[in-house]
Amino acid sequence: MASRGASPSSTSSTLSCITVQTGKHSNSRSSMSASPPTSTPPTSQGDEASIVSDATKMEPLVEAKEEPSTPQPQTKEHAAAEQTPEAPKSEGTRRSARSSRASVTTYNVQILAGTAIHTPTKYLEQHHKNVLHKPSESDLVDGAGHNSDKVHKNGLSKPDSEDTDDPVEEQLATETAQAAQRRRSSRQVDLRKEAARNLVAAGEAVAQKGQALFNTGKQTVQHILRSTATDSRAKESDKSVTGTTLKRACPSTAPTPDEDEEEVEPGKVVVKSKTKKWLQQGLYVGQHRDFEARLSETQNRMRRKSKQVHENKTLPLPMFAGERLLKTDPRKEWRDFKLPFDTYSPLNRKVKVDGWQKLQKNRFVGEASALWKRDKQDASSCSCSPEDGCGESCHNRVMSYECDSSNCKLTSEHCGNRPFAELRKRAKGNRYDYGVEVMETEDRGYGVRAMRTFEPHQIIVEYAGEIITQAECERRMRFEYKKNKCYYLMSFDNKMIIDATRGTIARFVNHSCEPNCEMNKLVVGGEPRMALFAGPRGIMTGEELTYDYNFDPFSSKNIQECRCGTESCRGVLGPKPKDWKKLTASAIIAGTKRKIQEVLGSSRGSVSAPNSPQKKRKIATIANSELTKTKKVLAETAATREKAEKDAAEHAAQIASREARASRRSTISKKSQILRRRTRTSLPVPLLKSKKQSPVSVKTHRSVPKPGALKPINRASRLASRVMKRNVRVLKGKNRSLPPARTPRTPANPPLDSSSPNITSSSLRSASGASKLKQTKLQFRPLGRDIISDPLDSPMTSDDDEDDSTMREFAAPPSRRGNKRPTTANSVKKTINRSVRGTKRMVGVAKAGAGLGFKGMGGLNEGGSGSTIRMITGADD
Ligand SMILES: C[S@@+](CC[C@H](N)C(=O)[O-])C[C@H]1O[C@@H](n2cnc3c(N)ncnc32)[C@H](O)[C@@H]1O
Repeated sequence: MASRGASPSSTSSTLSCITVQTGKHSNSRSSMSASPPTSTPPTSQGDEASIVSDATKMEPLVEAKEEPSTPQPQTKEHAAAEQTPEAPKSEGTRRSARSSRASVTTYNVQILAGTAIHTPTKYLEQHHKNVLHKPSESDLVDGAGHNSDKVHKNGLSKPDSEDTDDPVEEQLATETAQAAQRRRSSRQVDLRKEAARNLVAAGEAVAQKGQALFNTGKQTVQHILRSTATDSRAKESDKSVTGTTLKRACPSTAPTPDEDEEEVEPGKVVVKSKTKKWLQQGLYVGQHRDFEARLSETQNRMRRKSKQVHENKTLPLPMFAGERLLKTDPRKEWRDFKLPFDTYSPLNRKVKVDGWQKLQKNRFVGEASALWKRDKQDASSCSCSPEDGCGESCHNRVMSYECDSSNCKLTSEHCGNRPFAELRKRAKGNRYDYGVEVMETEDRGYGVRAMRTFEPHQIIVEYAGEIITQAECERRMRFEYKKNKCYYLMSFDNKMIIDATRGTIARFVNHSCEPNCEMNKLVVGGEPRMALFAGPRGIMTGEELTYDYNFDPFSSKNIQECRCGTESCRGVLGPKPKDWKKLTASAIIAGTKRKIQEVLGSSRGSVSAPNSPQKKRKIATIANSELTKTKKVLAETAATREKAEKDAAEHAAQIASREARASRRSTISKKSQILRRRTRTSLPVPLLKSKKQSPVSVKTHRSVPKPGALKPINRASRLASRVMKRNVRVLKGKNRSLPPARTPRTPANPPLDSSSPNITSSSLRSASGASKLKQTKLQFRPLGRDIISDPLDSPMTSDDDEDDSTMREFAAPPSRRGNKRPTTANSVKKTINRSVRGTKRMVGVAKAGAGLGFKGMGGLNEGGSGSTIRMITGADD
């Protein structure tokens, strides 16, 4: 135990378990020694001193006091209760302390070793303060009032120089401090752990509370939303309801979910929670992944519905969406795979069009509304089954009626004939959903391109604008749009016109001779509407949308060059050039008739005889002006024809010279082949190889006449080329009647027949015989008649001669008709009828009651060519 006593553990300040026998240490010596900075129990210390003995700095006081004191007997218990530690100061004291320690009954080794961790905190704190903590002021000043400058700056008491001469004590003090430090650290760790545990528990509790609060809040908000929606309707009629709403809005009065349902029920207003709207752009927007090209649109839709596949529309990959492009298509409707237009060449997103006033739906202007025959629309209904899905055989579809709840039993999910309803839905989406935008073209002004894909025959955009009468249309063209280059006029129903100058984006869709869209008209809810639909090939993202304008040029002035750039381009917007005359003539007929009708005031269709001199004069004036106009048109037509013929002549000349060259080449090669063959056969090989010898050998052979060999061929070729040259000269100069340049040479339209002496390889072949040359020469005659008919010499009707004379009379200047002007009613009528008849024959169309000068403007419900939807261009002459 003695060695143990010298050990650091003996310096433990934890005295609770230490019992020290102090009876033997009444000697004041012990009290003389400065108390080490430990709480080793003093062996002799008065009660007073013991009160302050817990501080090392009290040692001098103890020392001072103990000097005169007499040892007082102390019981073991008393000493322990007083707990007045006092460390020995000197070796003697130490020794005596050791000896006294011999009487110590128990030591808590753990405590002495500083490893006990369960020492009561209160006790520890009280005693550690003495050792470790920085002393408080009260500590620094001892009871005697002198400053404790012996306190070590790290908080440990520093023994006086006279007191610290004992290294053991010094060491003890240090060790005590270290032990205390260790205990403190371990205790701190414990405290931290405990604090952490507490924090976690507290956090969990808070989280639970928060969750509960959140749930309550959520219910409250939902309830408020519902009740607000319900009440807002009744707000105006019932103010008390508003009060209730406000009350309900208070979170504190949030009802339970059951209450919710009860309250929502009466109003039957259910506010749906908002769903996330995905931006549908990128590859294949609008294209369904599981689209099966073999099935119709409706069947596809049905299939999708039955499958209930949730389709990821964001960037579907070509492996899904492009499948139908790669598969064998039974309908042979192929499309090239294309990357979206702006993947590598981004375009300006928005083209701003000046002066375009948008209209989203048709609007009647002026008299149009009054004149619109609403009861004209016949009702149509279908009896399709859900399996049919209002497909190809749907009666409404066939009749160009859109299905709706009134004429179709199917629901909108099962019915496939509701394109305008689909469009309405789509229009609510974003612009990618809507799927079209204005673009700028290189040489055709603005155009429209797709920003998504469209299935074959899928609706794209409505053609809507102002619905105007023909009279209004004429007025606008004459005055308002006089200087315009583009017109946005479309023939419509009831002989009216949609003027999309103020209208939808569809007005910017350009013409193409090989279009990818179609303009169709449907009756929707009893009213006709027009829209652009995808063609049978469908539309890919980025494609420019086009349709065939089927342009009615209205006047030869307005025939426009087509720049669609397709292989089968007709060269002009509208019908083929040879149909121009038909159109202009029919326009003249219609115009003349209209004017005469106006003068006569008769009902449409018939021209009755004028019965007043005034009317007669008027009709005569009209007839004259119409004559002048007709002449003008004919002159224009002739000019156009001339131009076409000139082009054709140039083209023919090119062909002829090419063929001549080819024939010459073939003749020469044949000749040389024959010569070579002969040389080879007749001459020895070395001679043939010798350059010097070869001319001689040829000469030799030439001099040998062979009947029917070279001479006739030479002559024929020379003659043929002479004939060709002559033909070309004729074609270039005098003769203008040749086929148009772009007439395709198909089996159905052979370029030449036996009576057509144009220069071809066959004619050249026939020219190889001298006997046929004469025939070829004689057969040559102008071709123009066969291709482009002259209005003054029309071959279109069987009674050519009669028509010719009629036309000549009609078209000829008055002087040629003996300056006779029609003066009587009969003669006027005769003249008009004759001219009308003649013109009709000329153009080969007899469209009775064609109307007011617009061919095909009657729309779909009219007879004749009225079933054609046409764009209209230009003003009447
Ligand atoms: C209905 S607008 C079409 C939109 C027009 N490009 C624009 O910029 O407003 C019809 C006019 O466009 C032009 N156009 C349309 N397609 C054309 C084509 N294939 N070739 C030449 N011009 C065309 C013609 O000037 C025509 O009169």
